[in-house]
Amino acid sequence: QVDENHFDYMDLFDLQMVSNPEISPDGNTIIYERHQFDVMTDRRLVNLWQISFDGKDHYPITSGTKNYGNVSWSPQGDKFAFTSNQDGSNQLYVYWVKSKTTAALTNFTESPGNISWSPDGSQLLFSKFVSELSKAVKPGIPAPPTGAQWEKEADVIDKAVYRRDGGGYVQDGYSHLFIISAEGGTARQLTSGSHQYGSPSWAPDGKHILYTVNKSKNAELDPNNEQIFQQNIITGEVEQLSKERGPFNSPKISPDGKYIAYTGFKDRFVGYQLTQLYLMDRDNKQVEVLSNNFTQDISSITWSKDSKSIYFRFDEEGNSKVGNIDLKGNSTTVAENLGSASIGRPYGGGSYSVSDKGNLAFSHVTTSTPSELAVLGRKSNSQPKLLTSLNENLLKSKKTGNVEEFWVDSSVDGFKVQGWIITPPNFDPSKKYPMILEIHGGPYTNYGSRFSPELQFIASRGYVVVYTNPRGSTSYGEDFAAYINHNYPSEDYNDLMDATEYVVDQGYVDENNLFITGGSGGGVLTAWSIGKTDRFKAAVVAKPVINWYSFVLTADGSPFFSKYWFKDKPWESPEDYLKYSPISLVGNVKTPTMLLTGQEDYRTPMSETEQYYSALKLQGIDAVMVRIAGSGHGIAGKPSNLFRKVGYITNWFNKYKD
Ligand SMILES: CSCC[C@H](NC=O)C(=O)N[C@@H](CC(C)C)C(=O)N[C@@H](Cc1ccccc1)C(=O)O
Repeated sequence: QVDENHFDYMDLFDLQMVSNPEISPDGNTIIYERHQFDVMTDRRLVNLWQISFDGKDHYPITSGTKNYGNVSWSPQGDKFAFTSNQDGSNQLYVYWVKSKTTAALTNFTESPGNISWSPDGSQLLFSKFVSELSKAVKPGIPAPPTGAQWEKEADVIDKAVYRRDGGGYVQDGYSHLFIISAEGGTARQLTSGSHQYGSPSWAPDGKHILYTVNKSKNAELDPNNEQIFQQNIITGEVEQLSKERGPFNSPKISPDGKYIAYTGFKDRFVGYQLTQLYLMDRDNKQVEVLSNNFTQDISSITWSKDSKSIYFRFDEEGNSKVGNIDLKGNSTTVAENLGSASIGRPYGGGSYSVSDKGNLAFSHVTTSTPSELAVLGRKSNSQPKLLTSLNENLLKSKKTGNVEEFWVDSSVDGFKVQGWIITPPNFDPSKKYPMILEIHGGPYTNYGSRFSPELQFIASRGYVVVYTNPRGSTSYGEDFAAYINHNYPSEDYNDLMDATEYVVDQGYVDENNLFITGGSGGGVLTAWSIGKTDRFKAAVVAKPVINWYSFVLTADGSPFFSKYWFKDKPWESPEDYLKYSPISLVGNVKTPTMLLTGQEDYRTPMSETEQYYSALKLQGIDAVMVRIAGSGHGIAGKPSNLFRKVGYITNWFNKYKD
């Protein structure tokens, strides 16, 4: 069915993608992660490669079927730390540049992460899970006779968040901070108590560290209240630096030691607020919002070596970028088209790293190329240069669908809605094609000008694929995203229909063969749409929320969703929960509908899918439920499950296509 020259499933195993480049302090060398997928084990493999800034010297640091990541250069650039499972479980390693040798620093039972070098390069600060004895009640039943085969002990749960999507059932314990010498030895635990510590970083004096922790009495029921703390690692003295209600994150001290930059917002307890950049004067503890004139969310902050500006990551109109802001709040865009090593849908992502002199390395995508390594010199007129072309041969031999951007005026108000159309390989505009509207989740995130194997596989099957950023999406400023706070779904539905109308008007879409799908928040909007219109011939509702009342009581983020996405608890305002639930519209549905969800999805649990499936069946609607084995919320995590997702969706639509 798919032309052999078109990009298809098995080509995924030939793709190689760049991620998390880390540039050395002198700017001469970049270590980057190279991601690919192993056809035999159905999983992602990650190795480390080294390349010079001029692209001339390029060689592997590691190879094989183990995973490597979290690269962090020492400030002197003579060594770098990384984590790997090369010897079994995930441990912390150091690679010495001069001798080209590696040593494992740790032999823990739990994985270390969040690595940060001391300013003199002698110690590493990191986080690690520390288990705690369960306080849950035990029943005290008799011991089984020797040799008897009794059932195993019951699981007893006493936490509000007792399972996490992708992580399984939560163990008793907390993430704590440790230091260890770069030459190995015993690690020293710096933090204690029943709190989750994160975002560790060093002060230039080497005596203080910064971190975030939510020290609310019952942090589980009070999510989003991370505050910035400073700790003297010699005396143990701790000081809380941020004072207002958080969340505040990623504190970084300027190299001259005068300021602390961090991200966050003063919480208004709604689904979306703009994440801003804060600047604290370390002497008088005065705080200002540095990004007051900046309209997008700020993340991944890095001080420039001269302490005069801060680099950051942001998304703008579906494009992930690097910005730079000076201490007066003047910002510029430094690099564009950052992208991740995802094989799923075109969500944002990507990372950058900046050297002491201001040379930049970043992971770069376009709508037609997976993530490659790009660099940018420090001079203001420098142009980005691609250092890798890992997929050139593959993409020369396999045709992908062309991706075109469009904008449409909202039929509701003054908003403009951005979207993209993928036309199948060998597209002929004089013909008529079936069309699939593919809707993103989040809902506070964005699709964009990014290569998406998942959507390309669908286009290779002869469909025009349309994806958009309806209101609620990020990267268009706070008003656009916050429109759906306590109001989701609502006019985002109209935005989706406006985009559909726009594409139909282009003339190459068969109006009798329109299909609709989306996952998670996109599943919400798909189920919502078929409750409002019969214009789609068939639908696939993937991993949806169908009933907000049951969702907020079964999802892994129960305290968060019930507090931030609704004004009251479900039993306080059941009518509010029902009003925004697709189940409230199921009585209108006539569209044949497939449901498709991971068996171990703890974000949008299978019970949501089951409710909708039964409601459709009870009405005699053609419905089918696909339960993906070995999958949580991220179905595209394993290549075979991504293929299944695309295969089930397109086969369902093929069944109803004229
Ligand atoms: C602070 S938690 C916010 C919810 C989270 N947002 C991330 O984008 C999320 O999981 N959203 C779900 C819907 C919600 C449970 C009703 C969602 O739509 N997920 C999307 C986006 C996503 C992409 C990658 C990883 C996580 C989420 C999806 O699965 O496509």
